[in-house]
Amino acid sequence: MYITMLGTGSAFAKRYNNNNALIESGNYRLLVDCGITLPKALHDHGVTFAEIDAVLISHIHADHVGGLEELAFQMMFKYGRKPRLFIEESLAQPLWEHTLRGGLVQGELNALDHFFEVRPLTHGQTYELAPGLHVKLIKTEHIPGKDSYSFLFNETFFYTADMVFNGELLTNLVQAGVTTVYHDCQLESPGVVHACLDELLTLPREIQDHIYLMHYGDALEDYRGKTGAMRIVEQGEKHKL
Ligand SMILES: Nc1ccn([C@@H]2O[C@@H]3COP(=O)(O)O[C@H]3[C@H]2O)c(=O)n1
Ligand SMILES: [Zn+2]
Ligand SMILES: [Zn+2]
Repeated sequence: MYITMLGTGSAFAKRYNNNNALIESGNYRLLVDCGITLPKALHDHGVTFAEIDAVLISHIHADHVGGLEELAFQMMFKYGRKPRLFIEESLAQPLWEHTLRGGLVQGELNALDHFFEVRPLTHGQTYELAPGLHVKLIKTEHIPGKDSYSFLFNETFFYTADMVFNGELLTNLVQAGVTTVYHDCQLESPGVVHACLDELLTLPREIQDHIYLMHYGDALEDYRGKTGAMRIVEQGEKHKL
């Protein structure tokens, strides 16, 4: 599988797009999150919504779901079909009621599955999204009372939803065979709702070796060379996993 971060920025970043990814496995294309900036970022990448097989959602913040209204409208009115939506079952109703309903509802089109081919997922279970592409959702802490799900792909690649620092989870995942971790990182301390760089730097080197930082702010250039053994994911670069 290959991953390209269409954006690597924090919610407030202006130099970087929202932290959303394009995963490719054979001919299958999966969007991981679909934030406010995603429609333009995908366009700039030379891919249309019609060429996306499915979108997978981590949690309900605009930098992760704010582009879903355009996705739904483009698919309905431009391409005449529903996009496939993988989402943890606990998030489906809140996504509709609290985020999408206001913009999408019209007459009898008044439910999430009128616009999306919804595939509810249960966290902790492994699903085959396409041949050779499996995912397990892991519930991780972000904001109290707000469900958020990180992704374990093919048992070897861990992609964090926005999450607070959890060194024990990272250590356990690496010990269980995870080779690559893409981790959201707030450059400035304290972290509060994200892992911050200072917290991630407390990890032993053998864990840091596996970590690539994403979801960073506009001050990134000031932090180059200060991320220990952790590398930085560059927006737009395609990596084989
Ligand atoms: N309790 C909160 C809630 C939100 N925030 C900021 O708002 C952003 C929403 O998108 P995010 O990527 O989760 O990052 C959040 C914080 O920057 C925050 O700093 N504290
Ligand atoms: Zn975010
Ligand atoms: Zn968030």
